[in-house]
Amino acid sequence: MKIIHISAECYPIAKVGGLADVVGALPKYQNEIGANSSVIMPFYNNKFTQAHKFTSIYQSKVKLGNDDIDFEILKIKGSVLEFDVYFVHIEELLYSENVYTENDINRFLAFQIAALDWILTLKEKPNYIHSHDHHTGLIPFMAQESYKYESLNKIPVITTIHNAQYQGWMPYDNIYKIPRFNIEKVGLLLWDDMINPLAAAIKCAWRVTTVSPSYMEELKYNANGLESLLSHESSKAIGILNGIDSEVWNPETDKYILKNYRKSTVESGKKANKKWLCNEFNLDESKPLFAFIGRLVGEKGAELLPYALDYALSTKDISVIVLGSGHEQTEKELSGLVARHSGSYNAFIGYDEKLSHIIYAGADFLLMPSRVEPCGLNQMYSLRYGTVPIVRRIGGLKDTVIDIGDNGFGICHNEVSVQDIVVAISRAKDFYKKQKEFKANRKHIMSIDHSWKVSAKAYINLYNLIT
Ligand SMILES: Nc1ncnc2c1ncn2[C@@H]1O[C@H](COP(=O)(O)OP(=O)(O)O[C@H]2O[C@H](CO)[C@@H](O)[C@H](O)[C@H]2O)[C@@H](O)[C@H]1O
Repeated sequence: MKIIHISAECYPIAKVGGLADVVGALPKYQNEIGANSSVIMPFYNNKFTQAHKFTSIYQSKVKLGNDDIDFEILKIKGSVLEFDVYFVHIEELLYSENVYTENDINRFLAFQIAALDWILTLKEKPNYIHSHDHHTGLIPFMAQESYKYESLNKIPVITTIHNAQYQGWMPYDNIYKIPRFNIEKVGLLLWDDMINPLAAAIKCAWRVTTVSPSYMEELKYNANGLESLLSHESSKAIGILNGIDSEVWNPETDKYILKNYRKSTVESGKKANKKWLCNEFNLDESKPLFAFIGRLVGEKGAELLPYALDYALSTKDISVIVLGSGHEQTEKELSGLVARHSGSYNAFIGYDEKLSHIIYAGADFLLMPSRVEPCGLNQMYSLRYGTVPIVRRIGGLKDTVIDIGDNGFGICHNEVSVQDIVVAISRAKDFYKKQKEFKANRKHIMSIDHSWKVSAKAYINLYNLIT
């Protein structure tokens, strides 16, 4: 079974968020169970591409409206990853330091057209094409409707929604850039008078998946304008919970953390990582350490953190570390708290993969007060590292964390509010005081299996059922 994933991000090549983690792991685990799964993504100018060598395997021109733009398909020299990655190299559009820029309409249009142009030339065509999020949302439409891709229109295209908040809206006048199709089908591209790639993907893909079962249900009521579409297409839609790459996220072998540990050595392992964090960020290691890692945006409930943390820190019995970047105002407010709570609070505003691993390893609790959470990977990483997740009951968080009050192992709250976050922190402090129970829980959560094994199989079963 040959599968090609098409995505804007893929770990460890280019990562902005959880999309990269999934596209960097799912193909690997699909291959472990006998598939031939690969990824095609843009060639960015970043640390990974600078550190590796590439060979050009195909050259042509991509037609974007009236322009013919040179592109190449590159492959990494040598076997660096456990699955094949093909890169679309378009120097003038895609080769930027950032994954996302101001010019994303043209960038991702050209990327998608070049990817399909190349797939068209393959002797051995894929059995399935799997597109991810709105950046590749026009793939299902083009593969099915554009005249030049007619020979691909029997290949099932599956699309996965990692986040329906962002839909890739484009003004209608971009329509001429999409390879020619029967204009009577134009409605498939539109939603509220705009070209809407995510809506087009939901309409045209053979199957639609979301990254957790609860999120699939929630989208019918809250999908940034696409609620009725998702309800209408629900017969071809299914939620499959993400897994985690248990090789990358393994406290026993993790190269980023200060001291490796397993279940039997969790206490000393976490202590060493906490000590380093507390020294580095001027925090008190004798207090329970709460952490937040993520994009500082409304979906993550991030704008409430400065207020909730300010309040929670006033009792002077916790330490807190925040790692994230996003909305400027929230960044400022989170940085501003450092002076008020010096010695018990710190924030690293920015993106730092290594630091994120050390925080999962060193923290006692991880906060996720998300407003929307399609799956959430952080809570699964924190479980693996023996860190208790504190989550709002929503989306994938609801599917993966059970409250200690319900014979579970985490702390859950219902609302995205300062009050709920503060109460949850207070419950966590009480739990931390019961050290015997708390330590037993640490060991328990480390053994919860969220590896990709089950989910990779679920995707293969889904492909097999497409007729
Ligand atoms: N400043 C920072 N420094 C270092 N690392 C950072 C960081 N900010 C975030 N990260 C890392 O980025 C990833 C975030 O993944 P999530 O799944 O929580 O969120 P995201 O909203 O990006 O993904 C979307 O897609 C994924 C995948 O389907 C869904 O799980 C999720 O619900 C959906 O919103 C984690 O690996 C986290 O450690």
